[in-house]
Amino acid sequence: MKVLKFGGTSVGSVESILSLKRIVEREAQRQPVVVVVSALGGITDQLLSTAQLALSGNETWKDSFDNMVERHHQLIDSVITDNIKHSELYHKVDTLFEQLHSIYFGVFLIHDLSHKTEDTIVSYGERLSSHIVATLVENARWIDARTFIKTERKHNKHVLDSTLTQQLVRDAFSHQHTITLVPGFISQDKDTHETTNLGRGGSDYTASIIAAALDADILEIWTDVNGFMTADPKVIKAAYTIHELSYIEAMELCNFGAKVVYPPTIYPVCVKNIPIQVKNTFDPDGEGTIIKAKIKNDGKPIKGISSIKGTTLINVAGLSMVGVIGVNRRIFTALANHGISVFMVSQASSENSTSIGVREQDADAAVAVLNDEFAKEIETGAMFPMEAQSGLATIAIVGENMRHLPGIAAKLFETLGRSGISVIAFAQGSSETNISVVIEAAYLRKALNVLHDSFFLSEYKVLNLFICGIGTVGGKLIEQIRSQYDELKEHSRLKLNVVGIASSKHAIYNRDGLDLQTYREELQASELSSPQKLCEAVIGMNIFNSVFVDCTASGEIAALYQPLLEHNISVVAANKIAASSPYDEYMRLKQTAVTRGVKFRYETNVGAGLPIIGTINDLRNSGDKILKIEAVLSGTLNFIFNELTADVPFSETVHRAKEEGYSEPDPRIDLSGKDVIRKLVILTREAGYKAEQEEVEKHLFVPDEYFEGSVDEFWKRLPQLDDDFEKRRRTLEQQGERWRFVASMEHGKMKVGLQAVAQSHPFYNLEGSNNIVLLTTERYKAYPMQIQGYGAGADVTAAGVFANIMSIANI
Ligand SMILES: NC(=O)C1=CN([C@@H]2O[C@H](COP(=O)(O)OP(=O)(O)OC[C@H]3O[C@@H](n4cnc5c(N)ncnc54)[C@H](OP(=O)(O)O)[C@@H]3O)[C@@H](O)[C@H]2O)C=CC1
Ligand SMILES: N[C@@H](CC=O)C(=O)O
Repeated sequence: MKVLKFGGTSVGSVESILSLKRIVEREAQRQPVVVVVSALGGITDQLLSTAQLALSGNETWKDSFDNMVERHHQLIDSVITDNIKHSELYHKVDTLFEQLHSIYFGVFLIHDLSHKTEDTIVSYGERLSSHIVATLVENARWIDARTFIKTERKHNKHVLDSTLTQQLVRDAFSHQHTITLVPGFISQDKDTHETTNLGRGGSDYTASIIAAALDADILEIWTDVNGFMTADPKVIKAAYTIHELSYIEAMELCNFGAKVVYPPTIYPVCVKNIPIQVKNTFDPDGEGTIIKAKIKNDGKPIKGISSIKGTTLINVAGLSMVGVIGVNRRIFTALANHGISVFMVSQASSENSTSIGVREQDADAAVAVLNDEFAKEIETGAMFPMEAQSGLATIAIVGENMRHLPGIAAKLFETLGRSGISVIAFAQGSSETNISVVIEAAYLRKALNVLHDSFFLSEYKVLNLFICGIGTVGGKLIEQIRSQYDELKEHSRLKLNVVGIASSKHAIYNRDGLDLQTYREELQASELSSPQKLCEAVIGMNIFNSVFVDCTASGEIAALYQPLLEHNISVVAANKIAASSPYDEYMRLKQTAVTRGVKFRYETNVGAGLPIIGTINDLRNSGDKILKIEAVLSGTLNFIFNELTADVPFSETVHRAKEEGYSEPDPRIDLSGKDVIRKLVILTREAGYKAEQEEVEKHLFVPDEYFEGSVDEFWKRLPQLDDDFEKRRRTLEQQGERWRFVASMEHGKMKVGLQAVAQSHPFYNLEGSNNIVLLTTERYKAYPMQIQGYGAGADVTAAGVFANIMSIANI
């Protein structure tokens, strides 16, 4: 025989209750079934809130009551078509509602709502729903659970009398019937015969008690989800159904917040080795989750992650605790005597403190109980008054494969640490099937996501990107991400989620990912932003695996790197300002990245997409020493000098460099040599020297006065330089030479300047906007290493930024 339990959503609508009917009647053709039902979804809460309204003398309790009557009537009208059954059912239901009305009226009149009355009120939910289902399902008999589910009073709580209940269940079901309908949740005190209940979610427990007592073949829990998920799908988009769980794993997961099954449900069937199948009423053919003793090994170290939000840690501490036997006994006995459950304990081996985790609602009572218990010790100073820390959350990673597998706790700590999440307390039992950590509740979402990712529970690794700047480089980067999105997801199992985009005036955010087709319109329609607002929003989103990508040329944006890195957000910069800022600031950024376990990458700062910074780092990491650098580092300047002809004047070449996307947003940065100076300083630092921009020796070619005033004035005055350039160009041509703006560094000494190079020079044939870098090192001495190629432009620069992002994904 089978026991099937249907939750509130499975009886709460016409669609679901008809699905229930089909499932039960189909099953009953194969074997006898016992069906346990919950109250209609939401009714238990409404029964209780109506009682509170009545208690407070608020007349609207009647509206709420009428609403419940209406909801039950409507359901009956929709699903019971037989006239006789319809009127019989109305009679039963209305009789129950009359009783309920009288109870509410009593509460309203005398302003009193005892636990006993509340338990009676709340029992009506299942009593009503079970009558509806018993009428709807063909040939079903109805039994009142209170005749066999018996409780007794312990520690001020109603607890099941298992022995008595087991016997009574067997008696009640001694005559087998094909379909028996039982209201879940409700029970009866074995001594006083008062109506009691098994706690919220108790219908699962009712079904489990019956299944165990009757030695059922299986217990089926029908609900509105597809089974146990690897994590809460509302928090983790990548969460998916776990098809098989051991009893221990299921117990660990539901004890720790996975609301699929009421925790006490597992034990009665587990000891009888009866499997539990969790299925979705709205997807009856779906696989669901099976919970049983022996399951297949999927090789994954953990099965799932669950969490409890309202956690309070109470620290019981004092020097008198060291080596004293019985302190913990007193803690737990005192709490137990007051019905307070402790769900986590962590004690340092020094024994001078014990941290206990309780639910937030029990915290005040727990502190009072413990202060009272240890009042004498506190008075003498042997112990400290209890310290409670609230606003916390507990996360548990669960899985039987963790047993005897080294490195799981290390990975847990490393993953949280890298995301800037501090572990406040930690517990692992010797069963090694659950490791629990307490963290600040504000970090819960981030922690769950990052753990889900790093323990390979997610199908994809997710990188969350904030892209700042949507001009030549940023715009192209977004295009590249959009076109590579599916490919990376499918073949590299990497999901690049763009969660924020900013221009100079606006910013938009969406933690589920922005639409990369329509982001410009969305930006335009969004509120005004500022660098400060942007920084607060990015940090405030507190999103896991996040990378801030700077495709601006703004100093204000570069100034955000420090706080971002300090909040464990990696930075990828096309913007050169930070890496060429004063040496101490640059070093601080690099060190912050190292200490926070995140990355600061800026490969495109020199040579756009060319692998120059990475190569220098690789050479140095392998023990080589950079002795000399000779380079052409400006795509714009090289382009200008290659474009310059008798027909194309200097000012025109500058316009063309801008149009091609080679120049800086402000082209004066290129023409003044500033861009090359920044690049040379960056290379010199990467080569291991302490370099500052002021130390660079400069030989420039545009008089300083052209850089004064606004950009518009600069464009207007630029043609004044054309004649002089043409004269110098002709002389150069006659000499068979070309201009190159050369940057060099030898043993830390830096120089930039315009040079006329002859045909024999390696820089002579450098085409278009290309860059070239010659690296003379201890190993590459006679023949320097040469890196050459496009040194500017949207496509290659965006690709270089993309490569930096991929290196952070580390796939
Ligand atoms: N072009 C190239 O070949 C290379 C460029 N780089 C670097 O890439 C960076 C971007 O260059 P490029 O794309 O050509 O420049 P663009 O001028 O085309 O784009 C700059 C973008 O930055 C945005 N922006 C400016 N200030 C802010 C701010 N305070 N907050 C948010 N966004 C801001 C602008 O917004 P709005 O749209 O509102 O104006 C614009 O979208 C520069 O630092 C450059 O040095 C590096 C290597 C090569
Ligand atoms: N303006 C720069 C762009 C790359 O850094 C250049 O011209 O090289």
